Amino acid sequence: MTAALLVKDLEFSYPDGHRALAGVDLRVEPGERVAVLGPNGAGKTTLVLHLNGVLTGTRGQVEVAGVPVRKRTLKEIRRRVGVVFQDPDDQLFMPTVAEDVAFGPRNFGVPEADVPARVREALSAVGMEAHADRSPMHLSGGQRRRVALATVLACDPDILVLDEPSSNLEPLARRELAELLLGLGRTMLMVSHDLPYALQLCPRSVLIDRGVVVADRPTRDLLADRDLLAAHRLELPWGFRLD
Ligand SMILES: Nc1ncnc2c1ncn2[C@@H]1O[C@H](COP(=O)(O)OP(=O)(O)OP(=O)(O)O)[C@@H](O)[C@H]1O
Repeated sequence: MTAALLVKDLEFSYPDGHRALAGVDLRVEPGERVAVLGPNGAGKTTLVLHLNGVLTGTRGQVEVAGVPVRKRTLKEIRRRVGVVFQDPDDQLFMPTVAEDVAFGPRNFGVPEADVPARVREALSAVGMEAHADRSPMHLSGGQRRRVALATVLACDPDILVLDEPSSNLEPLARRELAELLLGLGRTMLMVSHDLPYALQLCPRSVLIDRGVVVADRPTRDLLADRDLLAAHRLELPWGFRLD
């Protein structure tokens, strides 16, 4: 079977020479939900930015459903892979919430007559339909995060990549987001520092540190390995028990 996502020996250095990825290998099957864990500065966001071609490796390869990420395939790749960035402000730039959510579907050629329904559905999925006509700049951090997710959901991607989706959300919104994501039934890759959230959402986790994958296991097994977590500066919340 063709992998939903295939990352082969991916290396990347930033222009200042800092090597953020030092040979990452990762294969994600269609329908899998995988958490990407790791300490600050491990390379998680840098990896995410390669999955839809925002960055391109200095070595190695990324394939989405068998299609290599290249300049000429970018439109196809971005239709298939929806990335919700860590900072919602990177994603929101139109005068109103509705226009921001409509931007992606229009860009991917969804017929104009179908765009309003797409916008409504995506905003209602994240509980933001009442804010459609507001300026994204006037929303709270958590609300902006939800709208950023709606901009991606509206494009109906096969693969959803989320960078810290639960940060800044109130507990109820976190739970609603988890239910929404589970209900989508999509292939999902989620970067998170929130280990219980990763456990709830992703049966499999990869642990990245210093630009390489150091563990790739069922999330429960990985979180049960306290030595491994400690060696990579990860810690379950105080009092949290794996049952
Ligand atoms: N634009 C940049 N220029 C130079 N170095 C960068 C740049 N962006 C990130 N880095 C460096 O690359 C490394 C990986 O950063 P990255 O943002 O991918 O880490 P991360 O695992 O997502 O961290 P966090 O959990 O803190 O978000 C870090 O050492 C970081 O300092």
